[in-house]
Amino acid sequence: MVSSKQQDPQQQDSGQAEGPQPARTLGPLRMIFREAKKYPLQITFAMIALLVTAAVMSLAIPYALKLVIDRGFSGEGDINRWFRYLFVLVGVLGVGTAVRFYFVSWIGERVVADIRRKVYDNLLRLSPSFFEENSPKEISSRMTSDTAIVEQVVGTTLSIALRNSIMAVLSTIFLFWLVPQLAIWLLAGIPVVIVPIVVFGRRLRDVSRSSQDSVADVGGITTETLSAMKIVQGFNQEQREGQRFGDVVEKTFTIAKRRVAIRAAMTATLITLIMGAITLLLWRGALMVTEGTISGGTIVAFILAGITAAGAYGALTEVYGDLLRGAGAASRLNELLGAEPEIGPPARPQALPQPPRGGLAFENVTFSYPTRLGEKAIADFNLTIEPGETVAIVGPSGAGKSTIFQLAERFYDPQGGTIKMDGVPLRQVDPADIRRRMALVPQEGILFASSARDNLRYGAWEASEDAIWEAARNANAEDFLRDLPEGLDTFLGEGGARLSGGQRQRVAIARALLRDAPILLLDEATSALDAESEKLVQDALEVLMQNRTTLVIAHRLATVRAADRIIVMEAGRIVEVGDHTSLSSAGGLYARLASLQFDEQAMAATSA
Ligand SMILES: Nc1ncnc2c1ncn2[C@@H]1O[C@H](COP(=O)(O)OP(=O)(O)OP(=O)(O)O)[C@@H](O)[C@H]1O
Repeated sequence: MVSSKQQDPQQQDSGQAEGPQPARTLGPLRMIFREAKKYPLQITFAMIALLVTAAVMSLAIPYALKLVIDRGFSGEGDINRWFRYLFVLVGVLGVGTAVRFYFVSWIGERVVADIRRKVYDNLLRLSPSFFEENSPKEISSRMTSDTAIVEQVVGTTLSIALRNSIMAVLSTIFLFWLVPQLAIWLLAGIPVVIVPIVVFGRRLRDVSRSSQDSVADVGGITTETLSAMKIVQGFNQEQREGQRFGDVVEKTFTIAKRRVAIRAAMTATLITLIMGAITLLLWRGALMVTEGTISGGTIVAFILAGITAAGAYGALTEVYGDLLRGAGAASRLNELLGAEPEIGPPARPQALPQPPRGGLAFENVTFSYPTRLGEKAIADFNLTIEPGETVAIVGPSGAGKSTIFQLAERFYDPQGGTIKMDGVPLRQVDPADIRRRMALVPQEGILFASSARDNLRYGAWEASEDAIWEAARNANAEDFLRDLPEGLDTFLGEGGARLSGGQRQRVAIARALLRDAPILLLDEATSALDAESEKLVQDALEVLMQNRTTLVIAHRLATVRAADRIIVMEAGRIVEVGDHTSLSSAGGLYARLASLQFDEQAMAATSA
């Protein structure tokens, strides 16, 4: 029979204007076979069900009808008997279709689940530079919409393709077996029907696409105007906005009219051609029946099988485009699967000395971000941080402070110079080993949408309950954590939204305490906290910095005062080194920055 895709004009009409570009070949679909191969049992069931239902549709039912008419009507035997057979076939078709649907969809969903997991696992390995070139939004769209297209290919399109290929072959053989003279006519007629379907179909798709675009414009204008209603009314622009909206609505109508006209012409052509062809066949068949060349049952079976064959060929022309679209989606997923991290462990990684001392050294480091190779983010950077030392980095925005952190964690390798941890060049060490010896406290204590407990032990999953509370106590987080409705099991909301800014920072500090790493990378928050909260955070930080090498991007007077050394950066270089007192009196960049930034803090502190 005609595939469901063709029967449903809406689907053909509105569908698939968006999504990835179709591929040029079906090659990328190999990925799907690679994944599906792992489930031979389900494939076997699906294939058996596919074969059985195709054979019932294209051979058994038309043949049974022939028998009903030829034998049943001629009085040979009992007509009920033939109908009983027909009912059995209908039953087999029903069950077979359900089994086929279940297993084919099962394979589709399973393959997509596997691909999603594989892609995600690979994403987790990739270096930050990958996410600069490929936006997270784009990647998550690949994870959802591209995988949905692949699912559609496995769960529907491939099944339609296979089913219709089998039906086309079986019906064609059957037709030739029934009445060869008529079969030749029929086969010759199929292209006459298919060509207009393809031609009209293409035009319809183009018009549908612009129709969807103009509907999107209607939505766009509505949101824009409604959200700026006060401006529209305040500037007396109601009439103009009404006019602008009216223009877009009318454009939508004009395009819709074109679409409807094409669809009407297509329907007229197809009905005339298909019904005409059937009538023609019936006519010739009827003549043959009256001549006694064939039986009445044969002509009925022939028409039925003919419709099945034509539908199958029609469906096959349709699915090719869908398969190419699926191949486009698969190739985009393949890119994500095949992406290799730029930074990885060397062939023979060197072990870091045990026990860790916490020394960190930058020797003549020069670095440009991969997306901006022409610009040096760090230049001739020399800094040796002794174990246990606290070094504060200060500098104007864009000076390269965060970049130093990124290099220390080996998210990037510098183009020139060497960075060493306890005397071992980072390039020779597995990045995982480097990061195991570091704890990062980011500017905005970044938390996950999970429980307080999981946020605290992120990076130290085996921490005991006592250890978690001790860290919380030392980070001045104990009181508010104890007050949470379900204690440590309380869900903190998206990004920890159910805590205040200062509380989030203290959770992040407790998390770093639990991580208990010898080197601490601390990016002080710039956002102002109230004086009390500020003091709690500052005290927590002091505990955290004890007995650790600390590199801190400093924004607070208390921090720079407490630091053993302050380095002042500008345009990727160190321009001054010293302590707060010496640098303040030197009258350089630090003195300027300090008077701007720290005076305000001092004023805030005294007025609080
Ligand atoms: N991922 C990146 N890709 C390309 N360039 C970057 C990237 N991150 C930072 N840069 C550039 O490198 C330079 C140093 O940036 P960095 O973030 O280290 O400065 P910063 O001193 O930490 O600034 P801020 O105080 O504003 O955070 C800037 O010119 C910045 O535009």
